[in-house]
Amino acid sequence: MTTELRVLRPSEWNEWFECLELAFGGVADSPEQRELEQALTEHERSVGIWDGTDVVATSGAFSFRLAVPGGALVPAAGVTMVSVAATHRRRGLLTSMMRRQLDDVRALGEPIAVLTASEPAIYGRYGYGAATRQMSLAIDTDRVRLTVPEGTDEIRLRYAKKDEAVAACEGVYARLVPGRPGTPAHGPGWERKSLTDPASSRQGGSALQCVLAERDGEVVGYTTYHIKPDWEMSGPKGRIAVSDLAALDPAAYAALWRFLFGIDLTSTVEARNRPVDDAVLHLVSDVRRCEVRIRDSLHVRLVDVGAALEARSYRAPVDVVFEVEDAFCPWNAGRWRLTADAKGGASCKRTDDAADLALSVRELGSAYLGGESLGALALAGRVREFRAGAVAEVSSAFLSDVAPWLPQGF
Ligand SMILES: CC(=O)SCCNC(=O)CCNC(=O)[C@H](O)C(C)(C)COP(=O)(O)OP(=O)(O)OC[C@H]1O[C@@H](n2cnc3c(N)ncnc32)[C@H](O)[C@@H]1OP(=O)(O)O
Repeated sequence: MTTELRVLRPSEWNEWFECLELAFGGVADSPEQRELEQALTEHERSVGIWDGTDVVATSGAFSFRLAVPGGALVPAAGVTMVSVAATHRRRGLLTSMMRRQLDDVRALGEPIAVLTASEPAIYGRYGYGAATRQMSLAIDTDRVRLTVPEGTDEIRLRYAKKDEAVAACEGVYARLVPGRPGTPAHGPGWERKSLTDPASSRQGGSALQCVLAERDGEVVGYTTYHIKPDWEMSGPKGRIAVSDLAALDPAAYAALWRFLFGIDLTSTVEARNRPVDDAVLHLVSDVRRCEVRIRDSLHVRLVDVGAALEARSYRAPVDVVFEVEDAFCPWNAGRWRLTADAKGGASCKRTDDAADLALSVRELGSAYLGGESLGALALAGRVREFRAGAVAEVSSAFLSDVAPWLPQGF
């Protein structure tokens, strides 16, 4: 098989995107979604593999700035649109695209690459580690009650139409980004993504509805959701599928959940992607009736170990030498000394000193955003300790007070 891997030309986008759609089952996106995907595609960062005139593989990257512990926004390649045609699978095409892409990311100087995996078993071999989790909830609102904080009654709620909602939600989102590791700042066009609402993906539900929370005329929160009406002999059993909910303070936050709990003719509020430390868990009367489930979400790859570890801050002083294994990006392999003070300054440089810990770049990726504990990875045998106490020191320094979270897939 002779194939050619090269950068996508803008005129080839349709056939390139069709290869991707086919690999995901062949159900076409709506014209509205397609138009947005095309507008967001960074052609110079997108590659394809051609077999003769046929596109048989795709891969792309977005130029993100991702929040990390401490609040800095770090340049990150948002790896996306990865596919290999079923006719060409398991011949190394994905590996050749990952090789090209990580070399390109390095040349661009982005310290990290991130992705969400269709299946979590795929990307570890390329050095990605699962770094954030997402929680899904299905809350029985006939049985579960909310206890809301003082000030909740002062929040005014109102419906917003799409154009107003885009700007209002974006204003809240932008203010929340630095405080939640794992959240990408929105570049131009991204504010539209969460409010794109093709009829084909509603699965019997309503159009997307948006409710804003206001205090003294200022927008301090929002929620977007679909309603799926349902009727049984015993009465209404509608479900609310929450797409997004965010607020700048506890009262606005509680007011939005209370609103969702109270919508007539519904008895379940479902949310598929919430942070694992979502405050709603502390508002509900009965967490067992919330059907909490957790899965992996954002996977992180340190492309430049030194620059990446210097770009975030640490919760406690640390001085440790890592022996890093990295077979796919060997420029990272070897010993690194990370020193950080609790005020945020960090340095990560090459060293010949003896290692305190050994781990692969994958474990560093998992721990990078402060959600996965290096201590837990050590208990799994994935971090080895050569100096007593080194795991405990580094594990607590890496952790984040706020669980890292990716609010929206890409
Ligand atoms: C960031 C994103 O966009 S995630 C979306 C990924 N895309 C999809 O899931 C769409 C459907 N699937 C596909 O398009 C393809 O099967 C892909 C992209 C997952 C894999 O492409 P391929 O060209 O077959 O992978 P390739 O041949 O390079 O495989 C490399 C290695 O990964 C392994 N691998 C590939 N796919 C999977 C998988 N789904 N689960 C576990 N291992 C896998 C292969 O077995 C191989 O292992 P080895 O190195 O030990 O031999």
